[in-house]
This record gives sequence, C-alpha cells and structure tokens, in this order.
Amino acid sequence: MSITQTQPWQNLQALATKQADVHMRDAFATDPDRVKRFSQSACGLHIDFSKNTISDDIFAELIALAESADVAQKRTDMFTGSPINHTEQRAVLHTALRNFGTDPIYVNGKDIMPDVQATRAKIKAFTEALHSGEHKGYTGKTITDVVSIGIGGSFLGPKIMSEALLPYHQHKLNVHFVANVDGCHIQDVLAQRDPETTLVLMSSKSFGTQETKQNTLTAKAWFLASGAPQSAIADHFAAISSNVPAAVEFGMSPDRVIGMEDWVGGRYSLWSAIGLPIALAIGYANFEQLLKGAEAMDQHFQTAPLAENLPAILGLLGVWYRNFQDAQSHVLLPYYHYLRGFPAYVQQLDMESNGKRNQHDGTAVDYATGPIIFGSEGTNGQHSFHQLIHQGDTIIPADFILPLNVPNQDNTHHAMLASNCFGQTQALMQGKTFAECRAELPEGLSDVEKDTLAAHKVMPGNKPSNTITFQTLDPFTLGALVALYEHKVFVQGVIWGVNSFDQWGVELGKVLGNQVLDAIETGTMHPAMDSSTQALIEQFRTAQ
Ligand SMILES: O=P(O)(O)OC[C@H]1O[C@](O)(CO)[C@@H](O)[C@@H]1O
Repeated sequence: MSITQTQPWQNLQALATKQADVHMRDAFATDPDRVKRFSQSACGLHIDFSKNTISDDIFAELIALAESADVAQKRTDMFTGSPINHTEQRAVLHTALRNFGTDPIYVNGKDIMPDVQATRAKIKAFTEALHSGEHKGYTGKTITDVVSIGIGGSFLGPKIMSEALLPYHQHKLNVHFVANVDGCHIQDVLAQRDPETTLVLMSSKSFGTQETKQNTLTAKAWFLASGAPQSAIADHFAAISSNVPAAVEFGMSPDRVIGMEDWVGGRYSLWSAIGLPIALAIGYANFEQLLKGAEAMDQHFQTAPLAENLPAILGLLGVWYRNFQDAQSHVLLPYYHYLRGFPAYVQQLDMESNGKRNQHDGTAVDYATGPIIFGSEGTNGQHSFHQLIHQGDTIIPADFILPLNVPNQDNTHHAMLASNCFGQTQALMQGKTFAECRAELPEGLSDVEKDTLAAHKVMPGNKPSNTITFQTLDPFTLGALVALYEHKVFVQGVIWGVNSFDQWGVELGKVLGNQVLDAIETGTMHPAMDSSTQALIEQFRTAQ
C-alpha cells in the first residue's frame, strides 16, 4: 500500500487545509507553552521546533505516519545489518563504524566488529606515526603536509569536519583537500608543497573515480619530477578504498592502503578510514570523540519514542513541508563560521540519498521526495538570499544552527551573532502586517503612496524554522549533529519508500563524459552524440 493511502497521510492532507488559515503568530500569542511542547534535547543538542506551521494534531499525525511506515522496524533492519540497500544488495552500517559496544554485528553471517576495530587501530597508528614524526619522507624529513585527494563523500566529510573542528587542530600537520579535476586546484596546492615533506592521501571507495585518479596521477608526476625515486612512492603516497587490489595495481604500496567496507556509503563514510584526514588534523583522540558523539545519537535514535526523537522529528517536519505544504527546498543556516561548509555536506547527504523517484518495488512515486538543500553561514546569508526566504512566494523551511559558546569567544561578536540568528527566526515566524508597515510610514506621503509602499514592505511571516543550539561545537557534539541529519534523511527515505543508499543517477553523466573525453582526444564523435554536444566539442578542440 502506498504511503498516500494510509490514514495518517489522509488526515494530514485534511489538517493541511485547516492549517492554511492559522498563522504561527497567533499560535504563539494564544499558547505560551508552545515552545515547551515543541522542543527536545539529546546528546548535547537542543532543538526548538516550535516555529513550525504545525499544531499538536499535525504533530501527532506525523508520528502516526512514521508508525504506519514502520520506521522502527526499518531502523532495526539498518542497525542489524539487513541488506536494506536492496538495489546494490548491501547492508548499510555506517553506524557500526562508531559503535564502541561489544555486541557482534553480522553481515552475511560474519561479525564485522573485529574489522571495524582493526580499521580504527590503523587510523590511530597512521595518525600517531605522522604526528610523532616516526613516519618520515624518503630524505628522512618529517612529513609536514598531507594532500588529501578525493571527491564527493571522500572529500566533503573529511574537509568540512576538519574545518568545523579548527579549534581542535593539533597543528602537527597541515591537511590540504583537493577534489575537482580542474587542474588549477591540484596545481595551486602542489605549488606550495615540498615533495620531501608531503604525503599524498588518495581516498576513493570505488577506486574508479576519474577526478581522484587523475589528481593522484598529477601528484605522482609532480613528486617524481622533483627527482624523487620511484621507491619513495611508498613513503609519500597512501590510499583508502574498498577496492584494495585496484589501489595496489595503481601503484600504492599494499601496507599503505587502508580498506573500507562496501556496506559504507560514500556520503556516510567519514566515520570509516575515509575520515583519516580528520584524525590527522585533530588527533585520534578527538576523532574518537567525533565517533562517540555519533554513537550517542545512534542510541538516542534507536531508543527515544518518536515524539521525542530528534532525527524523527526533523525528518517528519521535512515530510510535512515537502508533501503537505508544497515546499521544494530546505535551507541550512549555520551561525558559526567554522560550520560554513555544513550545508554543502548535507547537500550530498540528503540530495544523493533521497533524490529518488521509485519505491522499493520499482514503481514510480506519485508524491514529492527529497528537497533541494542549500545554505550558507549566518549572518552572511542574511545579506544575500534571506530576502527571498522572508518575502518570496515559496515556503523554505530553515534550520538555524548556533553554538552558545565558541572558543576564544569575543562576547560582543557572539552576542550579535546569536541575536541575528534568533531575530531571523522571529522575523520569519512573525512577519509584519500591512497595518504595521503603513503605520510606520512618514506623514508626508499620500494614502495611495502609503498603501503602495506598505504593500511592498509586508512580511507574510508564518515561515518555518528549527533552531538547533548546543554549548560548543566540540568533536562529540559535531558527531551527534552529523548523525542527526543522517538519521533524519533515513526517516524520510522510509516514509517515501525510496532506497536512500544507492545513487544510480550519477552514472550516465560519467559514461557520456568519458565518450566526450574520447571525442575531445581523438576528434571522432560518438555515433549517438547530439549535434549540440558535437558542436561544443568542436568548439573546445578548436580552442586548444
Ligand atoms: O569514493 P569514490 O568511490 O571515489 O566516490 C566519490 C563520490 O562519487 C559518487 O559516487 C557520486 O559520483 C558519490 O556517491 C561518492 O561519494
């Protein structure tokens, strides 16, 4: 039965019609306890979700919807290693990577936890060998810089979490991240490096990604062009991949390749060896805290009743806006400079997971699924796209994320940051009426001028937002925050009946891209190529 046939879904459709006449402003005015009922805390995170266009009835129906979609059972299936990524016949066990318990977790009858612990030990050993200077370059110098090459999940997690935890950097190594195949980036990064004190870390789950392989080949050529012997590759190149044979065939020394499992999705892989660059930046002890924060969120997700369950609440609110309020997108607004990359991280996590249109049995969905995710750091966004969020004709649910304290805090700056964060949520909720706008206009204007200007200044309000606060963004809290969004996405995928763990849609562009590359190199167009693509290739070839 499609989710749209369930009673909760039908009830929510009816409630949505009723809710259209309710403005949050009035809801707050008549219900002083609203914030108490619509706030929850766990794992050091506090979520105020009272500024949402929901009532108690709507919230109850959303919980019922999750029960009718059997979120609890699907959650257990994931945590216990069932092959829920059915189109790739794989388990989904990024949660095992941050499990510090002693219970076994079986995949195809094999307890995976000893391997998980062994990989953590390798991450620890590799980090300590570089931090202590034990691991030296071929000329005997200490490694000072790591160039981490990867893309997508093999780049966004490591880079953005390292950036977010800058106050926890150990300053033993400088870690540089390269993703794009645009040669400018790798050239710029290598131009500043000394081959004798640089280690290149190649991260690719599949070991089949063009950009990562080409960037690593360029780094290898740079290294050897410096006069380094081939034998030195083992000291200066390492890899992380689930395809260890391919890494070795590519020229990596076997003892410099750390494996990862195929039951870890790329966009869920920062907890695996793919997270090594994070450990290199913040130290293994802090990396373990990152894992422990996510473990705490896993335990909360597995045990908290749905109505008190942070990931379920965020997931269901997203479903309310996507399926009952015609929202197309969701904006993430971290009011913390170090978290400025978080929207980009969640973009891959959410859009590559739920940007799907088929249910498990293959039938096409007849309802909306994954939203467009975007965002930027606060207060910067206020001076660019918030105008549309406030006065545009579309609902854009927003997550405001704020640490209550920051390292080396300047109280004046931080109070201003917080005031803008909370003020934005209030303005979105409250809006400004025509009468309020008109009353403020200067006397000298005519009635027509006042009416016209006031109309332009009206802020409809009733715009939804969640506010996520926490004491400070330490590694534990960041781990919990990331796992919160992972499980939010999971809950939505279950409600929409899609497979959140494959990404078939990325393949065609790669195949056609290779055909275009062949045509660029040889001048021979692929027979099925359209005239536009052929013309673009011709233009490019002529310009070389
Ligand atoms: O780690 P890999 O296999 O190089 O893949 C990189 C990224 O490319 C994708 O497959 C998309 O093309 C992502 O899912 C993945 O995170």
